Amino acid sequence: MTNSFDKAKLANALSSHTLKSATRFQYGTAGFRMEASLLDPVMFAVGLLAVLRSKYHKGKTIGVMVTASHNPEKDNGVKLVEPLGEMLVQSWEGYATELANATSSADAITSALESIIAKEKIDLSQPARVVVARDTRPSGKALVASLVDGVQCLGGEIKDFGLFTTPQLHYVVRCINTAGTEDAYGEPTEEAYYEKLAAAFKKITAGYPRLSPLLIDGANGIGAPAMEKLGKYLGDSFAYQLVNNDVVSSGKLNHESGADFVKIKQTKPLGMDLKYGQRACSLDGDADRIVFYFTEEDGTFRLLDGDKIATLAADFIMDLAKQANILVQREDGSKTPLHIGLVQTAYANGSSTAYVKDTLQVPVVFTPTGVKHLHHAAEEFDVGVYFEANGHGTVLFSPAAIKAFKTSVGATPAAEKAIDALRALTELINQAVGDALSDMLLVEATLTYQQKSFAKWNSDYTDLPSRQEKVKVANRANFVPIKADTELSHPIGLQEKINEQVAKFSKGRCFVRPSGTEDIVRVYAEAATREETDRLCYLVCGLVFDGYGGVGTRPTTFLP
Ligand SMILES: CC(=O)N[C@H]1[C@@H](OP(=O)(O)O)O[C@H](CO)[C@@H](O)[C@@H]1O
Ligand SMILES: [Mg+2]
Repeated sequence: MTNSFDKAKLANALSSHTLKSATRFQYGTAGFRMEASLLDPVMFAVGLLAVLRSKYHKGKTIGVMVTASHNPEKDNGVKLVEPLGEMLVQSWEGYATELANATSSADAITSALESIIAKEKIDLSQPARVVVARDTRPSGKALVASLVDGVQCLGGEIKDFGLFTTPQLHYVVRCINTAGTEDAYGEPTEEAYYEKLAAAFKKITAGYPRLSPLLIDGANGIGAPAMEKLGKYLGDSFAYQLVNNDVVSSGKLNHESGADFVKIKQTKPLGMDLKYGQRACSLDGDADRIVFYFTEEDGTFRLLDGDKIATLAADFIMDLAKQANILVQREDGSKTPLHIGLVQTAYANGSSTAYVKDTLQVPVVFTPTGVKHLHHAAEEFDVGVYFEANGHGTVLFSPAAIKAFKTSVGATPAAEKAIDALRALTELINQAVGDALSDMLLVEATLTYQQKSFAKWNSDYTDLPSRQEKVKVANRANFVPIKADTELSHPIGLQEKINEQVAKFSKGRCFVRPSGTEDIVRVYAEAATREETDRLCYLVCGLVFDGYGGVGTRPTTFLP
């Protein structure tokens, strides 16, 4: 066991990355995220932490993704990925914050490192392996270089995969760490990723007529070139037309395009000519989110968001499991039907929750916002379907469920076909993390298998009108969410005022929570009609702004 490191080497390496401003860093919902020009010391600190995390896992490979997802192009960010492709454990988020803020001096960083090494009893004689990738942001390359300095000064090995989607980085991390085991996830290469998805998609859709071409909005980000490559592997099995694929021209990334824009504005992206009868989807800047949409004949925009993707997937998998009569081996020796569950957040549309519970008769679990929370809750089921309303999510299969699919023998040709489809779904769906390309193929495979149109899919249930707004406040830390983000415990008194407003509206629901990724609080509202929804939302925005620290000019939309 070694617990000492070369302090002179650390001090020397830090001297090129010293924090010079008064910025305070915080590892939040999606890692560190801010204006790219501030990130250099953070990247160096993350390099150090990745080495410690790898040594802690006895040399398992840790992933680092450099991206700011749907944020504007000038921003960037970084997040750490655990050996099986999950997000960094919460107990280490504090260490990330401490290290990043200790980059102001050699003494501070040395003592921060020593304290983590002691607390976590890290044996520095263990090897350390780190892999890194980045999205298309122009700032990414230099930030990776700062990370490399951090990794190397503590003697870690680093492999740079260059340009990747976030889910591709999670995929290779899981592949590397499961290689040679019975859970081997695949070859850790970009090509193998495309091959795996394309082969599974072809298996499920073989013999069915192809759907009409899908319009894909690449948000002018990494999803666009990745889609072009995936398209080559899919060949004739999938027809699509890519728009917003200009990753070179600066300033266009996510600009009035991408999944976040489409979800929040409930309109088609810039750069897409969406005609009646066409089907479309939008990826976000790092291709881990997707939403689908179409227009009615009268031009009405219809969004098929994460809630709709979750219900489509859960319904499909339940149907297949029923046809295949899948029974799962339990620890007590019994065999029982597949246990499917759905995980949502407070942002899920109320109609979707009612549909899942009442029509699909599937249990729903609610967690706070942020996929790491949903992911853990989904692991409790044989098949855990989790999606945030914004289109970020996936489906998890338990080892027992995968085993049941592998060993089941169909009693009829129809049952055999359903089993084959279930097996292929476990290959098609990214088990590590929500993945826009994998989710896109999941939706398209389901719709092809069921020969279902977007309109038919949309008619499963009717969304309640909803509105999401942001309020700029002096200190968002004053807002403390409880009950899976549906209520606030602080500031004292605000929740009662929100409740008073909600009670005035038919089917009213409204909650306020601080964002983990932006310096604002979010207000979400639902009610029976569009007018009532907007009124409820803007009344609560006004309440927050006027009584609880609103800053800047009061937006004219806020009520009363
Ligand atoms: C309402 C909303 O969409 N919130 C998003 C957003 O988090 P906030 O904490 O709300 O800023 O970014 C997260 C990371 O991408 C994502 O997981 C989450 O769903
Ligand atoms: Mg994203």
